Amino acid sequence: MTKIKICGLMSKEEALMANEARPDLVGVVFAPGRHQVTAEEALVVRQALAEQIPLVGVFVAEPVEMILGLVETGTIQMIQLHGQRPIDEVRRLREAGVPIIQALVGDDAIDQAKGWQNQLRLRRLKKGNDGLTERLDSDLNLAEINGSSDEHPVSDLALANFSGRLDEQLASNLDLVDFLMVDAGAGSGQRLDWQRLAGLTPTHLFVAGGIQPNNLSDLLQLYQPAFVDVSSGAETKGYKDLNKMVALVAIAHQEEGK
Ligand SMILES: O=C(O)c1ccccc1NCC(=O)[C@H](O)[C@H](O)COP(=O)(O)O
Repeated sequence: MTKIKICGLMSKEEALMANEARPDLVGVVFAPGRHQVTAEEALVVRQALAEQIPLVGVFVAEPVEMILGLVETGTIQMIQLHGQRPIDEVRRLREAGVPIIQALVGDDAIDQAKGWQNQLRLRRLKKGNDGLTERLDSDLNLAEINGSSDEHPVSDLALANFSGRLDEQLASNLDLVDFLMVDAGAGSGQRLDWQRLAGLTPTHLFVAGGIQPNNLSDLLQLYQPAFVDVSSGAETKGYKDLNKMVALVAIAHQEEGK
């Protein structure tokens, strides 16, 4: 079963739809754009939402203090970061004690995610697990690396090759987060090239961008991530649509025809 996050909720009415459709997570966006909500509007969503559905706050460049405030008031139960932040900020967010998703956005997103997963594997081969990466590293299958095994020493050259196009600061930030998201855009309905997901370890991974009720089955036939994330594909004329939400949840949870 793939879990599903429905993102970009903006009102009590949309929260009540989510209560009927039962996604695993719901998101509210604090970054500028057509889904942007204020802290007050997000609290209305939280108060209307079923207690067992965590609310994810989506941020681009908003101040850490604002994010921590939203955690402290119980408005959000998870943090989703778009864009790169200084590592000190990510460390401060970790101290809030809620799970963090880092989104990798654009054509490079899948390459960056693969680069980081390979870096983790190779670091493990070279040094053994360090505490920071253990949570995610434990899910990576070393046998997936061509020709690598614990018995073979790994060179720096191999590390560089396998890491692909991965920014050093971003790699350090990724060591601190709980989940990765690969996304084509930002609530814009653009799609990644799903064929390229093959080879990416699906645990702790969200796939987002352009997912709709009429293409989610195609994605899941190709690749089964731990989570999918949908915003505009759950909407009609810019507002969340209960029928689309229900259909998406059923497909993700493989409940079609039940
Ligand atoms: O949704 C937004 O308006 C948004 C703005 C700024 C940063 C991120 C944003 N959304 C992030 C999400 O998690 C969306 O659900 C994701 O991009 C998928 O959107 P869609 O392609 O519309 O399904």
